[in-house]
Amino acid sequence: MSLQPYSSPQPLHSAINVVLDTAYQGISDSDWKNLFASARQSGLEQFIADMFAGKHINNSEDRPALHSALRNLSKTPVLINGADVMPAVDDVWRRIDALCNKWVGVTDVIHIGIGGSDFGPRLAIEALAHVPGIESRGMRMHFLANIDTAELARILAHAQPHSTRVLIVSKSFTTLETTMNAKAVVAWLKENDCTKSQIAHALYAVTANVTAAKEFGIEEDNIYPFWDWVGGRYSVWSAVGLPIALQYGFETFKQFLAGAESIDLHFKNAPLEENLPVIMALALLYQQQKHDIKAYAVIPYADALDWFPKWLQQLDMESNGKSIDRDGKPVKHSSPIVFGSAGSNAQHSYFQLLHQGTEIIPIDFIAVREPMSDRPEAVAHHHILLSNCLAQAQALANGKDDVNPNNVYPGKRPSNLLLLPKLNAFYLGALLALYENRTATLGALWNINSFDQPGVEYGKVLAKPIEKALTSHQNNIQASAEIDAVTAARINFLNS
Ligand SMILES: O=P(O)(O)OC[C@H]1O[C@H](O)[C@H](O)[C@@H](O)[C@@H]1O
Repeated sequence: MSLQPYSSPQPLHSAINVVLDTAYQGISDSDWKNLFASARQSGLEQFIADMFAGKHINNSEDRPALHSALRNLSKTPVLINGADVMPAVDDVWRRIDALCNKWVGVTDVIHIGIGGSDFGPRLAIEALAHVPGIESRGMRMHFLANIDTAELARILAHAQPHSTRVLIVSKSFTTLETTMNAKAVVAWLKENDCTKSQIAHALYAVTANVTAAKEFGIEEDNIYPFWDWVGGRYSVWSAVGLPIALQYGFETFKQFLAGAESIDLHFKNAPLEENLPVIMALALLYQQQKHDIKAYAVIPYADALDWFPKWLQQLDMESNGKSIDRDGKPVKHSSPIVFGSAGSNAQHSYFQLLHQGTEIIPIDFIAVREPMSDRPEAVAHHHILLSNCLAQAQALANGKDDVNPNNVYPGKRPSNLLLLPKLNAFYLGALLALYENRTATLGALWNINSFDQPGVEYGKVLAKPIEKALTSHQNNIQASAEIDAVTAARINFLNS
C-alpha cells in the first residue's frame, strides 16, 4: 500500500511577507469553500468589525476588547462611548519614550508581574536578545512572577540594589503573587540601605488600577496606566511592554507595535478566504469536526521563540478554555490543550507521540527564513534547522508503510507551516497579533467570549482560608464549607 501525498489545492497565503502554507491540512477545495461559507454565515465578518469598532464584545464584563488601539500607530480615532482613546494611548507612548532616555546607569530591572503581566514582555525580551541588528542597552532584565521565593532569591543575589529599578506590573494591582513579591523587593532595597527617596525613585508601576498603585506607595509620575478594555493576556502592547522599550529602545518597541498593527489591518480588511488568522482558525475547526482533537502543538523552529508556546498557552486556553457559550449554553468544541517548545529540541522529546501515538494533534510549524544569529556557522546550521522542520511536517502528513508494523507511520497528521521572513521586532509583533486574532476568531466561531476568565478566580478564593489554616500551624483542622476533608488532611500533614 502506498500512501497518497496529503495536500490541499490552494495552500499558500501571505500577508506582510508572512506565508501560511496549509497544504498538509488535507482540506479539499470544496471543504474550504464550505468552511468559509459557514464562517460568513455565523457572522464572523461582523464580529471582526465589532471588535475593532469598540463594541462590547466582552459581554460578561460588558466592555470592549480594544488591544488593537494600543498598536494603532496611525492614531485614527478609536471611540469608546463616543470618546477617542488614542490621546491617552499616545500620552503613554510619549512617556515611555521619555523614560528610555531618562534611565542612565541602571544595571538591573526587576519586572514583577504574573500571567498576562509577565509572558508577553518576557517572550519579547528573550526573543529579541540575540537578533542581529537589535542593540540591547545591556540592563539585566529580571522577571519575577512566582510566589516561590526561589525565583526572588535568585534575582536578588544578582541585582545591585542601588542601581536597580523595579517595575510592578499588574492590571488589577491586587494579584497576591505580585504585591507580595513587590513588598519583598522593597524590603530588600531597605535592607541594602536605600533611602526612602531612593526607593521612591526606583519604584514604577504599570496598571489599570492607579489608585491601588498609589496606595502601595508608587509616585504618580512613575505610574504608567492602561485600561480595563485591555485584557491582561492581550496587554503586552500597552506599557506592560515597557521592558522592550527600555532594553531595546523606543523605536524597537514601535516596530513591535507596527508589526501587530499591520496584521490587524490585514485581519480587519482581507476577505475571509485570504485572511491568515481566519484560515488558521478554520483549519483547526475542520480538524475538530473530523477528529477528536484534544491537543494542539506549536513548534517554532527558532530558539528565540521558546517562550512563544507558553505565551500562547495563556492566550488560547484562558481565552477559549470554556464549556459555556455566550448565551450560557454548553459548547460542543472549545480550545484544545496547547503545548509546544522550540524545534528541533522538541523532536527529541514528544515527537514520537505526534508521529505514532493514538492522538491526532494538529501542529503549527513556525519557521524563519533568515538565520537568527551572525555567527559564521549560522547559514549551515539554519539549513539543518529548516530541513528538520520540513521533514517532520512531511513525515507526519504522508506517513510511511513498512512490513514491520512497528515502523509504520500512519500519516495524515495535519499541520500548518508559518514562515516569517526574518525574526525582528516587527515580525515578532506580527506573529503575536496573528495568534491573538486567530484566538478571537476561534472564540467567535465557537460563540465563546474570549475575553473573560471566570474559571481562574475560584481557586484563588479557596486559597485564602487554606493559607489561614496553614499559617495557624494547627494540625487538627476540620473539614468545613471552605476546606474539604482531603484538603484538611493535607493541611494537617503539612502542619504536623
Ligand atoms: O495583571 P494582573 O491583574 O496582576 O493579573 C495577572 C493574571 O491574573 C490571573 O491569573 C488572570 O487569570 C490572568 O489573566 C492575569 O494575566
